[in-house]
Amino acid sequence: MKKISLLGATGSIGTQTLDVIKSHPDKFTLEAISIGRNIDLGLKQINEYKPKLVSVQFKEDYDKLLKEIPKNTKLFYGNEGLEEVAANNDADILVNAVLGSVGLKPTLSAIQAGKTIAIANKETLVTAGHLVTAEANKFNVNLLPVDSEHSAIFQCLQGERLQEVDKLILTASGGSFRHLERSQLANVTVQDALNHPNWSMGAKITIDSATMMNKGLEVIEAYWLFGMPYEKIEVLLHQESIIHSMVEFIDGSVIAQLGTPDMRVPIQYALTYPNRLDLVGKKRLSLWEVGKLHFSKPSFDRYRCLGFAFEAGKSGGTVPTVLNAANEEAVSLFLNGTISFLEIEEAIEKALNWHQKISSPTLEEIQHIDKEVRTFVKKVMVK
Ligand SMILES: NC(=O)C1=CN([C@@H]2O[C@H](COP(=O)(O)OP(=O)(O)OC[C@H]3O[C@@H](n4cnc5c(N)ncnc54)[C@H](OP(=O)(O)O)[C@@H]3O)[C@@H](O)[C@H]2O)C=CC1
Ligand SMILES: CC(=O)[C@@H](O)[C@H](O)COP(=O)(O)O
Ligand SMILES: [Mn+2]
Repeated sequence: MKKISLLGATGSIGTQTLDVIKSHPDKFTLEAISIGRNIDLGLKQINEYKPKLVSVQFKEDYDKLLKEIPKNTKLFYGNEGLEEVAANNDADILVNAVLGSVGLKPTLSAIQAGKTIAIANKETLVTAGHLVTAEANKFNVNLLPVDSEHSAIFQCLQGERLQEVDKLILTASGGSFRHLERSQLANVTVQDALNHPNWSMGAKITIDSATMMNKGLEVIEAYWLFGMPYEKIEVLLHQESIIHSMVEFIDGSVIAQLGTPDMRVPIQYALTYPNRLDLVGKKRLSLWEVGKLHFSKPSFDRYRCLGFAFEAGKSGGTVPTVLNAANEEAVSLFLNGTISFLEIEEAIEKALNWHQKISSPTLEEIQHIDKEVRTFVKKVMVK
């Protein structure tokens, strides 16, 4: 029986992780969960899965839930609560499906507690990949990818040697505005931006897909997960999201991982690795039904955020921290109607130009810069 703790249980990845756990009650048990502000769904999850430990984001929800949850459930809140869920319980594996760089500290604590990490929370790797990978090496802990592209690459690499890899090819759908020219992006709405062509996901990552910052973050995520130089990481537009990513080897052979777009596949693979299990209710891939697959090269002029991310990754140090924090803040301002779609990249560009890089930042420096950049973005973007 594998014991699981889950950060971000009420989100898109969180709820799909619970589906996987529920479909294999003989294989998985849920030790601990964190909930953000969706207390109604969180309470249902507590009653159904009966985790021993729960954390909520806010004190007022903690006070409310104290009266409603089973007596033997330990309840916490805030950032300390995230750490309790990540590290201070009997789980063997942490699924980190929380949103944003708030996932960094709990990830480090879970690694120090010797937990295997199934990582969906890409912002954590982008903001401080050097700290996370160094700690994982030190504590001999596995970092298992959940992000579909990285799970695909991880699957393609099984039994292979990293020195024989020529390049990693990350596929990208192009997001909700892929049919539009750059000149048509000025007045697009939040509602249109949230309409991803292939995947149903949380709001932030759906906007990131539309700006292609998602792929940019994934390039940096791939750099840290697979130790591949940026020159050997490519992005390929592939509108069907059937090929989840590919690896090209030095002999020219290319291995790809395919499947219908369903995040339960990479989630379950991380939970069962190195084995596989049936996936209950899985829609099988039928290539004759799909008929054609399309590919093209992304333009860095059309998708400026992708260029920012490659540059930030290559620059290293605190630059990816700035990229991530500015993006998190700008997307949040776009989602609440404060700035326009194109102002997301404007905010990121301003923050990158303003920042003075630190080469090997500590955790405290990263946390400080993350906060400072968010304040900067609000100051320069909110009129
Ligand atoms: N969705 C997807 O298919 C994929 C997602 N990912 C990555 O997985 C991560 C999660 O994405 P997704 O599930 O889409 O996001 P969602 O917005 O759907 O879910 C985020 C989860 O984190 C919680 N949360 C958000 N902010 C905080 C906070 N400050 N403190 C505590 N809890 C918080 C939310 O709580 P609540 O809702 O209760 O407020 C929710 O449980 C992201 O890093 C994303 O990039 C990667 C690949 C695919
Ligand atoms: C499901 C998943 O892993 C997302 O990151 C997805 O890849 C988003 O799609 P695009 O960023 O390719 O639009
Ligand atoms: Mn992805």
